[in-house]
Amino acid sequence: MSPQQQSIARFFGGSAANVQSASSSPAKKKIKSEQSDVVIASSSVTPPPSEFKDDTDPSESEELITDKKSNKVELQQAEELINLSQVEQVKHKDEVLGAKIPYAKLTEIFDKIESESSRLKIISIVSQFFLEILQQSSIDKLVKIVYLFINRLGPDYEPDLELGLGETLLIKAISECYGRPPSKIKKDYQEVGDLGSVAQKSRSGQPTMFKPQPLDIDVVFENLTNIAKSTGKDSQSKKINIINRMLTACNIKSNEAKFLIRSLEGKLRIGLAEKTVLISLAQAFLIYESKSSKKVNPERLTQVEDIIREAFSTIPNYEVIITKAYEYGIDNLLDHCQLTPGIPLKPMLAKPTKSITEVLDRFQGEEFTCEYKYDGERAQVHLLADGTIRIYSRNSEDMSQRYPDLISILREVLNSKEAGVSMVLDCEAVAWDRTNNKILPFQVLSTRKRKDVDEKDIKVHICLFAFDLLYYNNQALITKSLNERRVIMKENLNEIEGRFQFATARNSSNLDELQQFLDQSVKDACEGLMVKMLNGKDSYYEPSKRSRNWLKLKKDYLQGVGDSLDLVVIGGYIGRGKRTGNYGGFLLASYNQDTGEYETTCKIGTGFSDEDLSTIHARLKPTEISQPKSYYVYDTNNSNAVPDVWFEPTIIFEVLTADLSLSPIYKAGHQEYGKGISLRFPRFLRIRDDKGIEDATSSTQVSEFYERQANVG
Ligand SMILES: Nc1ncnc2c1ncn2[C@@H]1O[C@H](COP(=O)(O)OP(=O)(O)OP(=O)(O)O)[C@@H](O)[C@H]1O
Ligand SMILES: [Mg+2]
Ligand SMILES: [Mg+2]
Repeated sequence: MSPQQQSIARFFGGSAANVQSASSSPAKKKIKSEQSDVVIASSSVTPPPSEFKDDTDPSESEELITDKKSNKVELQQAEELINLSQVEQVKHKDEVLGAKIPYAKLTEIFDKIESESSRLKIISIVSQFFLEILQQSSIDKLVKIVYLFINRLGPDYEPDLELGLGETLLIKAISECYGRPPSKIKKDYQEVGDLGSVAQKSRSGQPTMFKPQPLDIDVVFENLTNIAKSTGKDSQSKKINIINRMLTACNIKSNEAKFLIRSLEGKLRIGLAEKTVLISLAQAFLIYESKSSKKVNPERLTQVEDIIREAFSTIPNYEVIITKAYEYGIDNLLDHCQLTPGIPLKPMLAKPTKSITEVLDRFQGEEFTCEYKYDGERAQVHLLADGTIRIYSRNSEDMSQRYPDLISILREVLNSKEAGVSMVLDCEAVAWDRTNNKILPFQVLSTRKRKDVDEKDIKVHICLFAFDLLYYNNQALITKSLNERRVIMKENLNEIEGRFQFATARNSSNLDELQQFLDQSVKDACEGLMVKMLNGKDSYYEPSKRSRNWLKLKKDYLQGVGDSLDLVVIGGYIGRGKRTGNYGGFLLASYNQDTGEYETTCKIGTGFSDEDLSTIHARLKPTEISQPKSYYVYDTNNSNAVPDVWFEPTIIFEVLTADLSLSPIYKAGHQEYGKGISLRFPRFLRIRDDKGIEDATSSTQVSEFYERQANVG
């Protein structure tokens, strides 16, 4: 065994023999059972269950228990590891690839983060951990670890890779595995408020017949993936079976059971958001490349963060980003993360504005253009060189199955194109009245089926309004001016009335003309205007960015704060009178992108039709939970801000507000202002199914609305 291997073995708490066997025997094998494919770590010799043996095996505790003393030792070992690996990185790269990383190591990091409140310290803990994995060249493991940190199993655009199992199933699994009745588990859950901790406690009271092989990162990742992908009629028991095996393998002295259950629920709740993971990744790469952890140049760090963020918004796939950064170095990363048809990029977003004068102030002296702001669903269209067409949502979900009619329209548009042309188009799909040749409101579009759509059954037709071309014929266009992109789009594509049209646009900086164009857009069933920088660098397409170079001017909201807000429904109030049998009101929250918490911002009971209320009731009822999530931030002392029932965070309401005010009982932005920011006279507009929960209006955006209002008023 090389010194490198020994050092890694020591650092990860494994014995030298473990690493040796990991590299000389297959890392894992699939154990077939009748019901499932459960992956567990293998060893060539399985110890016979000759006697009762509980998990307090001293050698194991030595391996995995952390206390202050061993933390210190660990740090020293980490330093040694860093020194060693710098010297031997290349030489021993292949030898260490097979080394296992115990899952307990990861959950130990989760624990540290959970008890840490400083963001800087959290970043330092996470980046240090990433660095250690990088040092071993375990790139595939780093990818898995990053996904485990953000509670995903692959990129957003790949379907069926989401976890989020319900309470009932998990209670059943914990109960079966640890032999405790479900009623006891439920009771504990009500007391503790966290199923993970309940599982952990149940695990601790459970001696096992023999010591199972410890869980490692690969095994956990593969099992979680199998769970996420399992569908069909046996899937329930399959999932429980896999969970059982993993729970049984959890080490009694670590917190594996706790975090495993939380991962299965789809939320780690350790106060770590994806943004922090990206920053930590940048920091890890920077230190890795500079080969010194002593001094990090802050300017260089910002630069590296920007590079990683930009790469990720163009190719939102951690496997690609991490592999390329490792292979080619950070400074060459962007050259290897070019926009690719077939991989949806994160769409550019706009900032809200409250008036035409505000727009004119912003774009003073610059050339800008106004486009109709269509009220439908964002559609990013990809044409691949082999002729495949894919349509992605604002949220990078593949909507191709949902819009077979759009695919047909696009085939018509692309009919005359020579084979091999590839492109990426940014568009809005809008409901269209074919009899009267006009746009229909969003409400009509939202009545379309979302699943199993058969083209011949479609009643609500679509017209696709294209407003940007991001890629054409093997070339990314995002670093060309909007003006140029538009010219290329119009030169190469032809409109088909009522099916495929270019967004109506006008280039003018005259206040009266703009007012007139705004009014006209509303008459033509649009929401208002999008105002965009037209020339120069500021008009480049900025993936994922909510940019000042795109402003939205929404006619209806000019009286309010300039835009609607999209808030997560976390609680409900029992309906009375006419609303008996439904919920009569809801508690809403914004998303804090730094901490991953949901912060309450208002109670809402206005704007709902009876039909809305019953639809919402049907959707929310099954998501009721007996306890608020630990990542809900609300005022526990004020009964006005505590709902009758709590929900899993699953639905977003788009709401309107007269204005925003500081409130003693709500929590949005509370860290910044001491008090939270609350919506006054909130009014329900619609459910937003095209936004994921983490795409809700962020607490920072709520603060921005509040600040702008304070500045104007
Ligand atoms: N001409 C256009 N240019 C760009 N976007 C347009 C245009 N017409 C309609 N849109 C739509 O407007 C959206 C931006 O405004 P809107 O308030 O509807 O967005 P949202 O999804 O509620 O919030 P967010 O600003 O977070 O995207 C775009 O994502 C796009 O779907
Ligand atoms: Mg919209
Ligand atoms: Mg909006």
